[in-house]
Amino acid sequence: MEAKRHEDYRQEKERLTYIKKIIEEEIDLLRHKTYTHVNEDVIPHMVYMDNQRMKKLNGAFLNPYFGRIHFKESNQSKIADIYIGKASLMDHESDHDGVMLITDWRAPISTLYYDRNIGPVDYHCPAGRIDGDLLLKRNYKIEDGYLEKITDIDVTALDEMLLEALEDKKDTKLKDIVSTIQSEQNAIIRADLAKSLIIQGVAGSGKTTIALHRIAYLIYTYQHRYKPDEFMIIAPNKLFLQYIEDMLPELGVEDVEQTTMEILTRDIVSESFSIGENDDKLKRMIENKNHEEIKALRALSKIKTGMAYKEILDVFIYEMIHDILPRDDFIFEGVLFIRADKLSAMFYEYYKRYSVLKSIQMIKNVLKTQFENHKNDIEDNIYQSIKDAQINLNDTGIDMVQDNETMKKMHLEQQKRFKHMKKNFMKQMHAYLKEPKKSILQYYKQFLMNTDLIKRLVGDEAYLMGAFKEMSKHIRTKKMVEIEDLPALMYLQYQLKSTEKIQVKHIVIDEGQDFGTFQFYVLKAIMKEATFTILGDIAQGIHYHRGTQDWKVIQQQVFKEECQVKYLQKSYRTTVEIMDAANKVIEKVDDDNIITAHPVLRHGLQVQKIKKENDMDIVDAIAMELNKYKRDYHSIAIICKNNGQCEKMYHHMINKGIHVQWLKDKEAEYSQQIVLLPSYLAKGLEFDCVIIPDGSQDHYKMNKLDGMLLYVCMTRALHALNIYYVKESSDLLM
Ligand SMILES: Nc1ncnc2c1ncn2[C@@H]1O[C@H](COP(=O)(O)OP(=O)(O)OP(=O)(O)O)[C@@H](O)[C@H]1O
Repeated sequence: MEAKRHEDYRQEKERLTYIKKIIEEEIDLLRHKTYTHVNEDVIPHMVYMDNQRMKKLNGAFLNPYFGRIHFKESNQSKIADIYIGKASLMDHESDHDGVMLITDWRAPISTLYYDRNIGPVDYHCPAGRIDGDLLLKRNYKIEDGYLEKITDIDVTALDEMLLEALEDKKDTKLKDIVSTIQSEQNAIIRADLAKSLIIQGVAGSGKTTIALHRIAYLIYTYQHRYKPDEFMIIAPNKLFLQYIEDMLPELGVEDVEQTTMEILTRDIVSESFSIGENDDKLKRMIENKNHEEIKALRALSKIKTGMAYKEILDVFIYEMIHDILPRDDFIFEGVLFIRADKLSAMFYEYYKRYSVLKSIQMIKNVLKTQFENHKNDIEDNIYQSIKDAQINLNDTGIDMVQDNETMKKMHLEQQKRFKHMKKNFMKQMHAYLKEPKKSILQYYKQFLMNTDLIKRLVGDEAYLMGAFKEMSKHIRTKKMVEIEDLPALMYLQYQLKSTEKIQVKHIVIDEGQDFGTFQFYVLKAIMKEATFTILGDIAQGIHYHRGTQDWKVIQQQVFKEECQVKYLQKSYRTTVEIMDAANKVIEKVDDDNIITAHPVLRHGLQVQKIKKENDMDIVDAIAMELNKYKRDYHSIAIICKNNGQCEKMYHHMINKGIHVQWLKDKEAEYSQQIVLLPSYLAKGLEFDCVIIPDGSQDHYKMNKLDGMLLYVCMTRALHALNIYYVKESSDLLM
């Protein structure tokens, strides 16, 4: 309700004034802080921390808290009065020193605000389970430092607040949702770090938002154990990173590694190579009418991202080790250091968890230690061999050692060999046990050219054999791989060389349905210590040729069941009208793993399906519409199925004098109110209003890929969706 009408308005207003005063004082203190009397080395860090705090306080001054709870712990008489905000605040006024004025939304007790109703409750904190009664749950709307609304929450009020938040979106970028996190989202954000999680969430269920809030929560909760840079977010592309970039600092998170699969592979395999365009295959599949070629592309991608590929790479690595391992024993100056069979056992048994390079280095270290221990034996043998040689030289058979001249010669020879003993040992050892010296790209090329292995993988499919050959040519001539090759490159790096520099504790992967089994496997192998939160939606799996179509496969083959799959079925983005229309489309895609969305009860305009005589009429109609929509909406997207359609549309728009930004690839930065983009680039993004200019039967056919693409386009809209078609609309829209 309007704040002024609430019975506690006066106290609440006074409280807000007091809090703002405390914040102002802290800002003032920081502004005038001097760094005398502190060690010079720590000054940069202190300045950095103080600047961070200052940023937080400036934000908090305008909107210091959003919630309040009263909690009475069992067996305690005192009622805890807790205000919850984005940043915590302590009272340093003399008589309240140390009292918490605002509690961070990530603190254990704050879960009561998100997750529990008035009455008996419990929550968990480091000290264990705490029982008690929740006596009050209140929400505030504070804007620019003024108290506008106070709402005492029961279940209905919660829905109202959520609806208000959803209707009130005013930005093209994703925003934090700390004041309206829903119970099922809260459970994921606060899930135990020690276990990996897969979240199957429908379009608009808040996966990306949750991913970022989870990172913020983990950093806060484990701040004494892990540094922020031990957490990592893997996003699908740079456009997406740009889309989320404002939210992490807003949530008080800095220094978290935000990366894409391409960047990460380059970090791990630090060699120079180029990677084909991320969407290249998908584009060809969308645009190409040649079914045979599409079949081949799909099959190739499937192979390279599946576990069979890993297994065949294992054979390649095994054969390589077999070639590296010497057949002979290692003997130096007559001393046996290691027998060939023992060496191979060491390699395959003791050191099997290490890379080939690391194993060789460890075995060499063992040999070096042995060298030190056997020095006397080696010297004796050297002496004896010189002596024997001298005797052999003298065919009289008489011991010539007593001869002075001979003695001198022998002594010199002995000194020389003693002096170079270590050097010679090392030389012989390195020649005996050779390290993998080629680049990872060269090994990969070698693998691709191994027709025996590739044949084992693809059988008698000549077109696939040809495709593998073609790939090895690309690597040879252009040093170029495809996005589907990245797991293999990482795996070779991991198995042959080393990946030790990556020390991550938790990885959050968004749009996880675009990752194949092998990709997850290799990430898990490399980031041994890390657990995962994987968020995705099978219904949006437009890259299913290389992605995941069933989470159970990932659960079983990668995580060996040590990972739970959780489901989010409520969609917060779109109106009921839009979601119902989108659900009808996705229901036509024949896939048992697809889960349809339940829209949160927010109604809006009906979806417009508009027939026109020809493309030019469509452009005219859109031009008219845009004039109106520009006033009503902050972000408008015209989403065509492919780039070819976008190009046509773009030229028509320009001719009509309409200013529109055409997003062609994932490196693009989008900054304008009206954007034009192809369907596959729209995934993950959202817009107030979406216009689909090519909803005709000619463009979207009744097949899985087209169904998913259309579903993705439709579910990008928050408030309005218009679909145009010529002659007949797509059967998917019937
Ligand atoms: N609890 C919430 N309170 C307010 N807004 C929310 C809440 N949860 C989600 N939203 C809003 O719903 C929209 C969709 O969220 P988000 O983009 O994170 O969903 P998603 O599951 O990643 O979607 P998609 O898979 O379709 O890309 C965003 O505008 C987000 O702010």
